Amino acid sequence: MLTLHSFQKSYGDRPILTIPDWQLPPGIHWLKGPNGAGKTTLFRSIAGLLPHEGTSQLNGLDSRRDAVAYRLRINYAEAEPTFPPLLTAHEIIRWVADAKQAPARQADELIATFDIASYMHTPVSTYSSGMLKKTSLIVAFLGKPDLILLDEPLVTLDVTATQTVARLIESTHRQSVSFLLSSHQAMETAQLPIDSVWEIWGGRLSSLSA
Ligand SMILES: Nc1ncnc2c1ncn2[C@@H]1O[C@H](COP(=O)(O)OP(=O)(O)OP(=O)(O)O)[C@@H](O)[C@H]1O
Repeated sequence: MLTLHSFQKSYGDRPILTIPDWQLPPGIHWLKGPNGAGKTTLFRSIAGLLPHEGTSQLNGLDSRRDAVAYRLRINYAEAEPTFPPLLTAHEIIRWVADAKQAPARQADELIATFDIASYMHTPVSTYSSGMLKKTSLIVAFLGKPDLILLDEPLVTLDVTATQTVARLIESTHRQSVSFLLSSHQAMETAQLPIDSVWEIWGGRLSSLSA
């Protein structure tokens, strides 16, 4: 479903990642790698937010040739989300729901799932890191994506919210949505069924699955 071909990413003249060919099948996948390995760089490249060499295709849609359709099918939550400080979570969620052509009531259901109603009308500049994280996770589930990229989704979340994310990933996956997650924490914490494990090391991507 996600296919990278002749992928290369450098910052200036410093090469970060080289991936000759990669096919990521449908499922829930875990991307590992030490600090600075290139996980965020890969996520941002796949999400269409960073220029790179080579191609990225999602179910036949090319990130450059079919840029709008591709971006409607791929969602991304950053490890350390930032938003315009004066906007409220409610404004951000409504805006993204509209841009992502989200089904009616989807935003309201996610707001209830993450229990953010009590503060969603105050500016995000007043939020704790966990409140920001919940807002970014809600945004990442909006629309009708085929693939959701979650960079460190469990960081700063309390035990209840960690379980909420895990159950939401499972139920969303049952609706044929795939996930690529990075986490320095063991995924066992969230008791998530993982289909494959990948590692970035020395600028290369390799499978750690059997
Ligand atoms: N905008 C940038 N300009 C130059 N170098 C960058 C930039 N962003 C990241 N890098 C470098 O690219 C490498 C990969 O960074 P990246 O953030 O992708 O790693 P990561 O695997 O997500 O790390 P972590 O686990 O610490 O979040 C690092 O050496 C980093 O210094």
